[in-house]
Amino acid sequence: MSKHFDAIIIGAGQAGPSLAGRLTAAGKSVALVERKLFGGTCVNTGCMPTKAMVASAYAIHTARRGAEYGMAVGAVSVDFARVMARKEKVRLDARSGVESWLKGMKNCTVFEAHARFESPTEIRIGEELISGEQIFLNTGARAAVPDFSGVDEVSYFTNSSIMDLTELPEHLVIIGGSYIGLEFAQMFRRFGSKITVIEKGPRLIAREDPDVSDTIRAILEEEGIHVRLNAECIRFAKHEDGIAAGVDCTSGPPEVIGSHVLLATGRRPNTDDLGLDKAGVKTDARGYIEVDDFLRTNVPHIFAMGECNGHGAFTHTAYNDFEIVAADLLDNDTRRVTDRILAYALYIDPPLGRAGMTETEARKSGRKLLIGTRPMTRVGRAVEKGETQGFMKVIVDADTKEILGASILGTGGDEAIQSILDVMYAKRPYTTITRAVHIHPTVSELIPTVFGDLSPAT
Ligand SMILES: Cc1cc2nc3c(=O)[nH]c(=O)nc-3n(C[C@H](O)[C@H](O)[C@H](O)COP(=O)(O)OP(=O)(O)OC[C@H]3O[C@@H](n4cnc5c(N)ncnc54)[C@H](O)[C@@H]3O)c2cc1C
Ligand SMILES: NC(=O)c1ccc[n+]([C@@H]2O[C@H](COP(=O)([O-])OP(=O)(O)OC[C@H]3O[C@@H](n4cnc5c(N)ncnc54)[C@H](O)[C@@H]3O)[C@@H](O)[C@H]2O)c1
Repeated sequence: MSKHFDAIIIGAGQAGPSLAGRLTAAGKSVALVERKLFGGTCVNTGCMPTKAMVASAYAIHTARRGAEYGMAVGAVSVDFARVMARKEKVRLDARSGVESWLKGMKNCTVFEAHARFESPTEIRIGEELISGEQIFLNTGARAAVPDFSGVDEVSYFTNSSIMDLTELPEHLVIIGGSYIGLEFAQMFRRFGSKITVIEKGPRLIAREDPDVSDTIRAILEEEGIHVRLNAECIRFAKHEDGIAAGVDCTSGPPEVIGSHVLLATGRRPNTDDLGLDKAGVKTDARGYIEVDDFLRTNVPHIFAMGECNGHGAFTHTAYNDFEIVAADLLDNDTRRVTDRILAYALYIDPPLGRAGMTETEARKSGRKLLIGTRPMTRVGRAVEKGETQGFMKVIVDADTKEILGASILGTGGDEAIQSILDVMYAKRPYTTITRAVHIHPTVSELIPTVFGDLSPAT
């Protein structure tokens, strides 16, 4: 006989643990199943360790620029082992925090094994079978490994395995010029590696507007990062000096010889080994679980939260999925996925903060637009800090005064963007911001100015 629970949660990522907390507090019996590391991607191989490493890279970079600020530090050397040890402490503390929280949670039974559907209500965990009234999937995603020719003949890193690196790569070749590729590129360059980013598209981080992409490329190239675009037919072979990556680009040498390779070419959902067919849960062509606005799958008692549902690949979107499910099931409060405004940051230095539409998307929408831009060289706070790379751009609907989107590529851009986002959530016109008095000296104080200086899009 299977042990029965009110709820089964599969995956201890960004949504599952918080939902376990709410369900148990509401008096429900909960089984939570995690097959690997408590805290999932963000805590163990994603946001937290990478942002800890980005912080080390920033400190090293600033120390190298020390003389500009009046610091006499001499030559800066990098202790890579300490960089990795610092990162390790950050992720281990966070992982053990989630683990002890769950294991100490009243009414929550934690299983540490792979979970797989046996039927729409039953989950197999090794030898054991458990059943649940409701089942919540929070199984996340993993690095996609494209079937590049020769990829199995060389050793390569993904965002997970690179966390265990013990020696600084002499020349790290990064395949993929988007979030993961660019964050690792800049941090390892600052640690002292030679870096080549190989991207198959015609520009870096192609979801962004061309002016954002081009400025990011210039920032990275200024630090000595080599960028190869339009790379078709990427292939790998062993080489006496490491690994040869065949590039077949339209220009530049046809091969890049590196000591190590990092694959950063996107993610695939952890749904192929869940036995979803036995539960009758539908996925799309890419394996993402199909859900409605309330995160219910086509099987009414089964829900999917976080990256496995394809409606966001960020920690805040996974956590918001938990909030939506908890509000709808426990608080009699209607929250929907479509209430969410797209927002994220890219943690290169300076960071890119993003909210809503890009200019390209806004133009495609056919609306009449007003656009405001301001270089960070004209932001006092950036000048004072000596960090003037980048620019701000805001996009407004000329007829309704609604803010459609914003990009802040510049120092503090990841924080400053949030004030724009809040006005977008409040559904207030951009004039709410032009009438606000912001604190001096901050990056945010120029946001009213940039909205006060809009021009019609040509
Ligand atoms: C290098 C990197 C940097 C990132 N940086 C950021 C950032 O700065 N900001 C940001 O917002 N996002 C960032 N992200 C994205 C963010 O980490 C993810 O979007 C987020 O962690 C997804 O959370 P989740 O809850 O959907 O899944 P996950 O956190 O991946 O959790 C899923 C869990 O389910 C478990 N699991 C899977 N299948 C089973 C099964 N069958 N049985 C039992 N357990 C199972 C897994 O072991 C895992 O623990 C980054 C990602 C990467 C890779
Ligand atoms: N700061 C953040 O919030 C942050 C940081 C890192 C990762 N993430 C999340 O992780 C997810 C995955 O990031 P990612 O950068 O791996 O994926 P991505 O999907 O954003 O980008 C993959 C890149 O690889 C390129 N690519 C794909 N196939 C290729 C091939 N065969 N050869 C060469 N280039 C190829 C694509 O053109 C694209 O530029 C993101 O969607 C993001 O949500 C977020």
